Amino acid sequence: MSAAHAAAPPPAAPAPEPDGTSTGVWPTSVRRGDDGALVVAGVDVRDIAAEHGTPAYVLDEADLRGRARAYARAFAAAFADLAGADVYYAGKAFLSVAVARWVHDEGLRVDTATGGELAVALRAGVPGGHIGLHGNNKSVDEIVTALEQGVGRIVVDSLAEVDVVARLAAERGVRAPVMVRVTTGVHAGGHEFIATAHEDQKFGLSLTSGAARKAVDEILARPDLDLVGLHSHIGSQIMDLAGFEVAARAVLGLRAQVAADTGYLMPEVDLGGGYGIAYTGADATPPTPEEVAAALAGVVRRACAELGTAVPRVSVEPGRSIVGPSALTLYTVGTVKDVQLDDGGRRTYVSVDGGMSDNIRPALYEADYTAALAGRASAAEAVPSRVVGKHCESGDIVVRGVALPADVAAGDLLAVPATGAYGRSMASNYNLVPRPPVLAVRDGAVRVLVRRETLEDLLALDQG
Ligand SMILES: Cc1ncc(COP(=O)(O)O)c(C=O)c1O
Ligand SMILES: N[C@@H](CCCC[NH3+])C(=O)O
Repeated sequence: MSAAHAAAPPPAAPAPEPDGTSTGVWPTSVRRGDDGALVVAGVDVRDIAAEHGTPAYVLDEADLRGRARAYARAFAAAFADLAGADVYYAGKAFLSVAVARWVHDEGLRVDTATGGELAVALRAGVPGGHIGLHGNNKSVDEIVTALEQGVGRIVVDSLAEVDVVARLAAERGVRAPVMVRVTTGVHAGGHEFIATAHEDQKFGLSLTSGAARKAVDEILARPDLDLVGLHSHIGSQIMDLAGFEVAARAVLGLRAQVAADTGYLMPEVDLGGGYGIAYTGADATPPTPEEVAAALAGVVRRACAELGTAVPRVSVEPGRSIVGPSALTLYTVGTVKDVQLDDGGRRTYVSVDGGMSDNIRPALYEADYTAALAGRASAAEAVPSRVVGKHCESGDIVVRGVALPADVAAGDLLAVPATGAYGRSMASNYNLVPRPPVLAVRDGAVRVLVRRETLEDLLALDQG
C-alpha cells in the first residue's frame, strides 16, 4: 500500500514503462518517442519544459475525461435496475474551472468541501443542484452561498450545524436539502491520517453513540430542512472494497430503522469516495469503476432486500481515482550526490527543482511514488536513487526509492507519475517557492489550466 507507514524504504525498482492502460501508473496516452523522451498526448515533455518551465503538473485531458466517463457509465449501468446513481467528483483532489467543466460534461456532479471549491465549481457553470457541500466546520458564508446557489445537498457534520443551516434557510425562505454524515466505525485506507470513519476523529456523527440518529430526528423536526439522505465516507486510497460493504450496511440499517420509527424513508444514500490508485509498480491493481459500481450495487441490493426497504438512489464521491493517474509532475534535475549508507551500500540523491511544496504526500503520509528519466532514454546501469526536493527539510522527499540510470545529471528531466490528486491541491509556498502550473495536454496541444505563480505574486501578498 503506497500510503502506508513503512520503516524501510521500498526496494529501488525502476518505474514501470508506460503501458497505455488505465490501471497503470502513467496517464494512458504516455509513451516513449523514437528517441526515448516521454510524449504525453502527442506532446514531447522537452517541448513542455522548454515552453512552460519546470516543475509543472502535466495533465492528460483525455485520460481524465475517460476516467470521469467510465465512472458515470459504470454507475449508470450497475444501478439502472435499482434507483439510479450519481457520481460526484471530489474537487478536493484537484479542482480548476476547466476540470469542473470536463467532469460535468462527462456526466458527473461536483463535491466541494469549502467556499473556494464551491466558487470554482460555480464559475465553471456547474448548476447548484449538481453540487454538494461538505465540511466539518462550514462558515456562515459558505452555507449562505450554498443556499443562495441552490446547492443540491449540504452534508451536515455536527449537531450544532443542524441549527445553523435551519436558521439560515428560514431567513431566506428556502428549504435546505441536507444529508447527515454518519461515522460508521469502519477503518479503511492507506494511512491513519486519511481514514475518516473510525470514531476518534473530527468528521461526522457517530452511529454507535446515537449522535447520527439524533441529528436525523432533529432535522426531521425542522420544516426548513429537507432530509435527503445519509452519507458515509470511510477513507482514502482504499484498494479492498470490503470496507464499503460494512459501511453501506450500517447506513442502510440506520435508514431502515428511521423508516420503521418515523415512516420516513430517506431517498438517497451517499457511500463516499476513496478508491485507490497505483503509484508505483509495487502497488496492487486498483479496482476499476465497473468493479466498484458492481460491488456497491450488489451490497445495496442485498442489504435493502434483507432490511425490507426500497433501495435508495446512491451517490459516490471519487476524487483521487479520477484525477490522480491523469497527471505527472515534470521536474528538472539539479544536484546529484552519491551517498555512502550505514550498511555499506550507496544511494544516489537526485535533487529536483520542486519538492514538498508541490507534493506533500511523501512527507505527510510516507507515500511512495516512482520516477523515470523523461527527456531521453539511457542504457546506463540503474542504481538505487532517492529523488529529493529543494526545501530546507531532510524529509523533503519526492521518491524514497527508485532505480534510476547512473548517468542522470543536472539538466535532465524527471517525470513522477500519478501526481494529479492532492498534489497541486495541497501545494504550499514553503520557502517562498511559487507553486507550479497545471498544464493540460490534448491532441498535441498544451493549455495552461492554472498558471505558474511568480515571485511577484508572492511579493504582492506581503504588505511590508
Ligand atoms: C467526504 C469525502 N468525499 C470524497 C473524498 C474523496 O476521496 P478520494 O479522493 O480518496 O476518492 C474525500 C476524501 O477522502 C472525502 O473526505
Ligand atoms: N489528502 C489525502 C487524502 C485525504 C482526502 C480527503 N478526505 C491524500 O493525499 O491522500
